[in-house]
Amino acid sequence: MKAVHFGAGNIGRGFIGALLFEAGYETTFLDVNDKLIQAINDQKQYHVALATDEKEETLVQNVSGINSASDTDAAIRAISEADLVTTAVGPNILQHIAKLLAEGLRKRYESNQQPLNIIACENMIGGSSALKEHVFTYLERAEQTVFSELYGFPDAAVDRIVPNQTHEDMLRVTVEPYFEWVVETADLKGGQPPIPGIKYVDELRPYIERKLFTVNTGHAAAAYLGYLKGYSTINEALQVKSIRAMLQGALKESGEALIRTYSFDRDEHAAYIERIIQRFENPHISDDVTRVARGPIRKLGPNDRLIRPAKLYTEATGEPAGQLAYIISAALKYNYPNDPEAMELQEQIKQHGYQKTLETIAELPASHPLTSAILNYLPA
Ligand SMILES: NC(=O)c1ccc[n+]([C@@H]2O[C@H](COP(=O)([O-])OP(=O)(O)OC[C@H]3O[C@@H](n4cnc5c(N)ncnc54)[C@H](O)[C@@H]3O)[C@@H](O)[C@H]2O)c1
Ligand SMILES: O=P(O)(O)OC[C@@H](O)[C@@H](O)[C@H](O)[C@H](O)CO
Repeated sequence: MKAVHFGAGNIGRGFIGALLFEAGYETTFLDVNDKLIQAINDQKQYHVALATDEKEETLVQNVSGINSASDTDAAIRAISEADLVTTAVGPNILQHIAKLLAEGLRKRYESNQQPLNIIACENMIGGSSALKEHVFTYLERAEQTVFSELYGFPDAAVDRIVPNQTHEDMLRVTVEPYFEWVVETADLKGGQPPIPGIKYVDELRPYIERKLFTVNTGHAAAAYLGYLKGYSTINEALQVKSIRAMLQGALKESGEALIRTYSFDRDEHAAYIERIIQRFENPHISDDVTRVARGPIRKLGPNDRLIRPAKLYTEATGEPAGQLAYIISAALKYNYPNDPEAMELQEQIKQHGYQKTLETIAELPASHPLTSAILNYLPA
């Protein structure tokens, strides 16, 4: 079985690549980082180590790489021959891989009419559906009709903390032992890809929202509050009592929103939150606050980890989500100079002020009770 995976970064190598290998796939990584692709083709294997006392290792084999920016023909051919396509490139990059993917599907259709699934493994709601929309903009109407029948874009949720890597061997990845990969069955074509690590579900929404609004909401809280106070890692930030209390308060609010929306069991959700905080505190992982805080404009989007749970809470309880509002105010102050989105955010705030910026990027109108709760924490 052949898999093509876009994005040979942290989650690509450390999670998806490892699970594909264990399931028996031969994986071709497509990436625009030439050094990474060269290293994959030189070594033809890499190690994934667990962040535990025992540091258990898996040797991931049967891998190769293609520079999808410079060798598009080879990338298109690989897609045309694949049994499965996955991505972990970042939500904002999906639009940039769409043309190549469309050309790969077109070439594939010329030579065989076998079904194929394309699974976007990104931290976003409806990632594969969004990728499908981008891909379809490059197809003729007749192609869209045929490809809709043949090619599935099942939405997915992925959870495993993979920090930035600092090993001498650029392919080696250290990952937390926990992982969850959930795929919605509705748009699968030609049966379920035989990957033991995947949990197939009829409806993804509760899973992705529970993950995004607990793991990623909590992570964002630690990152933005930690950055403001000058801490470098998530672990350091969590040792500060006030940050920890804010994070717990924020997860109480997002938890209330989730429990009311999806009827989750209260005790089970409280235990889920505790397990996640323990994952953040894994002593074998050093996770930079700037990795977790990256892309603040995306993270302040209307359906992302801060605004959506805060809105859900406010609507469900009639009270503004005060703790989440404080974390949103911290995210609006994020000014890490090496993060282009942070710089863009600060520029927007400088030009238009906090309220207008919130209206533009978070789609929060001035009249929403959450808006005044957030603005209360910011300079006028
Ligand atoms: N790291 C984690 O803990 C984690 C966990 C769950 C989900 N995710 C999600 O996985 C995705 C990737 O995150 P990551 O941490 O692995 O990031 P990363 O930066 O380590 O990896 C992204 C990779 O995509 C490549 N890339 C960029 N543009 C490309 C293009 N046009 N074509 C092909 N490849 C391209 C980059 O060169 C890089 O190697 C994100 O959506 C993230 O939210 C990450
Ligand atoms: O990848 P992002 O930028 O959406 O979010 C940063 C982290 O919160 C994220 O990568 C987590 O480590 C991951 O989602 C854990 O499953």
